[in-house]
Amino acid sequence: MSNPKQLSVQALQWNGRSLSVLDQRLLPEKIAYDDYQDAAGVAEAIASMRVRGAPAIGIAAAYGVLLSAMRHYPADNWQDSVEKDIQQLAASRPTAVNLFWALDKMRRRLNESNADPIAELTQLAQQIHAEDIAANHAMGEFGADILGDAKAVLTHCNAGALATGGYGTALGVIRSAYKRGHLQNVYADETRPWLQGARLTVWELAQDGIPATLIADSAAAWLMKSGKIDWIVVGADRITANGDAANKIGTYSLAVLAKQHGVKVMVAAPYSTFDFSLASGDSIEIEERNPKELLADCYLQDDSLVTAWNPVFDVTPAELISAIVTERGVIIDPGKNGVRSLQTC
Ligand SMILES: CSC[C@@H](O)[C@@H](O)C(=O)COP(=O)(O)O
Repeated sequence: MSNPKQLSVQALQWNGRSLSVLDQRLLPEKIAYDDYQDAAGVAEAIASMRVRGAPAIGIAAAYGVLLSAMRHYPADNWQDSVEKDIQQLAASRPTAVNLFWALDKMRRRLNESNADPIAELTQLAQQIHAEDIAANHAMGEFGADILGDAKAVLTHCNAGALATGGYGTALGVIRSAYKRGHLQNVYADETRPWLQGARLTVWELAQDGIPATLIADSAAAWLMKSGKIDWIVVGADRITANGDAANKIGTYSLAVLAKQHGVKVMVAAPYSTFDFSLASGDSIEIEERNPKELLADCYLQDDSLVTAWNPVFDVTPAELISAIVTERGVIIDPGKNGVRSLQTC
């Protein structure tokens, strides 16, 4: 086994006065960072998916609020200007609750701060960032315990260092399991239409010296039928009070297929991905992106008879999930046991 090295490319870097965002649209061909000095820029980076992945967009939004405060403080009514920027950040993408969780935390700190708001907001944004990395390492160990001596897994989308503060949720579990020496192969779905698997996940794994095998999304059923994988390991964008989990479009089909083939499904996500205010996944807003992401250019004119429907997330019901792994512990069979045991005020 080669010695895994820490991924040196980071999705987000705070520079003291600006946020550097790795443009994930250009990977794996090009590693390029854009520098943002205001919240509007960060909101655009999230909406355009330069930065993507639920925890990473939460962290980016936290720095966006900080940049807003740095810009407006101490002008008159500076909090109102920051609140407008918070609204703009909140409108960037709807499905991942980590975005709203981070904005709420920053807003609360802003409203409570008195002596030095910039210092306090800097401390909180950096804490959100650092705690996400620590959570991923904890999840990695819990998840690897559950995988045991599994030899091969399938993952979907990119739930890695690129989608988080670092180390990754699903890929954190995979990294930790690989270090233990049992896991030999990681299958990655292409993840159409944006190709997070083909462009990001296999690249990220290879950077770490972990063998990866790319498959077309439509090959997943046959992979399971062939008995080549023991587990599917994915991340999540929002987990509701009954344990339903929204994740990248295609996750639900994998979970249905997994049931048919006796493959287990693990969802790895930090506590910031839980939304206890929603009873079930039926209430999650599913982002629909521009049909341009699917359609050939010749179908883009207004009078085209060909259109496209482009939902980019789906919801996997709790009863199709074998285990939810968080930094606070693991829930086996969330469909039976629920996830309320994790809830704190
Ligand atoms: C740790 S990332 C978990 C999820 O955010 C990830 O699986 C996913 O669906 C990302 O979607 P994306 O549209 O690329 O932001």
